[in-house]
Amino acid sequence: MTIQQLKITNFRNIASADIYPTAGVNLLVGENASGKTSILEAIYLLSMVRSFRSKKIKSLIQHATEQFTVFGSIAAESGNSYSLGVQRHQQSADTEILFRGQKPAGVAEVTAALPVQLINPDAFRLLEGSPKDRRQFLDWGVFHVEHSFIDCWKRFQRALKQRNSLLRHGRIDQLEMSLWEKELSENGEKITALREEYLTSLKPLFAELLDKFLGLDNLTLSFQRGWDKNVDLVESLFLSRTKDREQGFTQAGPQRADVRVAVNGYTAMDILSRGQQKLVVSALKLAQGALLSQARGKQCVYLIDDLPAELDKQHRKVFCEVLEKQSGQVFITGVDAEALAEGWLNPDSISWFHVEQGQVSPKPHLGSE
Ligand SMILES: Nc1ncnc2c1ncn2[C@@H]1O[C@H](COP(=O)(O)OP(=O)(O)OP(=O)(O)O)[C@@H](O)[C@H]1O
Repeated sequence: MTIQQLKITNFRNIASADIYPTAGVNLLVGENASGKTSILEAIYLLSMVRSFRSKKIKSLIQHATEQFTVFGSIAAESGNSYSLGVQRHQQSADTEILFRGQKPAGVAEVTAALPVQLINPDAFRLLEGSPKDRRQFLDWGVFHVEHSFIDCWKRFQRALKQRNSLLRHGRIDQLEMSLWEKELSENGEKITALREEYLTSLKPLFAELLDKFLGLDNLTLSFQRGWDKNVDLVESLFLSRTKDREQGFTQAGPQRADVRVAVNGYTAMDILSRGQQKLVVSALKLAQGALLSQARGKQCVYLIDDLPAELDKQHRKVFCEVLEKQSGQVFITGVDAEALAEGWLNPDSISWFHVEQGQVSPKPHLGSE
C-alpha cells in the first residue's frame, strides 16, 4: 500500500495540507510543535480510525473549528487506487469513514486495507509495558496475515464477556456456563494456534533484522499462551470455576497471553540500553512488515517519530539502510535536517517536507539547497 496523496483539514495545528509523498522514504522536518507528529497521527488515523496520542478523537479537531477531515489516495499492490477518508464533527457522536466512496462494514476493513506500523517513543511499551501491549503487537500481525483471526477473536471476546457476567451471578446455571466455556475454548484454542504459528514465522525475519541492527543472537522471544500448558482450555476453565467466581472474572485463557522477550534468560527491558531497546522494538515492527509482505504480498506504511533520537550515527546508518531496502512506504520525522539526511544509500530518491507552524511544504533535498 502506498499513500499517493494525503489531504488534511483542521487537524490539530494543521489547517490545510495537501501532500504527495513518494512510495519510498519521506522525511518530515520542522521545529518542535510545528506539526510533524500530527501528520503521522493523521496517517495512523486513516488506518486505525483512532489516534496513538489521545483517547478522545474530538481532541484532534483544530481548536475553533467544527470538524477535521483526513483524506488519502491509496495505491494498492494490484495497481488499483482507492480513496479513504475519515472525518469527525464536533457535534457528531460518530466518526465518519468513507472507503472507496462507501461506508465500510467496520474499522477492520479499513485497517486491513492500509496496514500501518508506528515506531515512536511509546513503542518502548512493547518491552516495558504490560502483556496487553505485547498481545496487541502479536494480534496486529495475526489479524493482517490470517483472515480467520478477526471472527475467532470477536466470538472469543463475546464468550469471555458472557462467562464473566455469569461468574458474577448469584447462582450459576451450569449448562449455560458449559456452553459459553465451549465457545470460549474453541475460539481461544484457535486464536492461540494462530498466534503461535505467527510468532514462529516472525522469528527468523526478526532474527535477521536484529543481527543487522545489533548482533544480539542470544535474544529470545517465547510465547506464553495464558493458561496451564498441560491442560486444554476447556478443562482449565472447568477446573478454575470456583476460583474465578471468587475473583469475579476468568483468569486463564488467551486474554492472559504474553510474549517474553529475554536476553540470556533476563527480561530484555531490565538489561538493554535505551538505544538497544529502540532497535529491538524497531526490528520487531519491521519484521511484522516483512512477514506481511511475504505472506500476503502487501506492503505496510511505517511511521517513525524522531528517528535520530536514542541512536548513534552508526546505528542510524544501519537503520536507514534497512528502511531503504525494504519495500514499504516510510514517513520519518525529525527536528534536525542534517541528522535526518545522514546515512541514506540513495539520498536523491528521498522526498523531504518542511513543516512550520502547521504548514507543510515540499522541501528541496538537503544537498541541493
Ligand atoms: N486540536 C488542536 N488544535 C490546534 N492545535 C493543536 C491541537 N492539538 C494539538 N495542537 C498543537 O499542535 C502543535 C503540533 O504538535 P505536534 O506534536 O504535531 O508537533 P511536532 O512537530 O511533532 O513537535 P515535536 O518535535 O516537539 O514532537 C502543538 O503546538 C500542539 O499544541
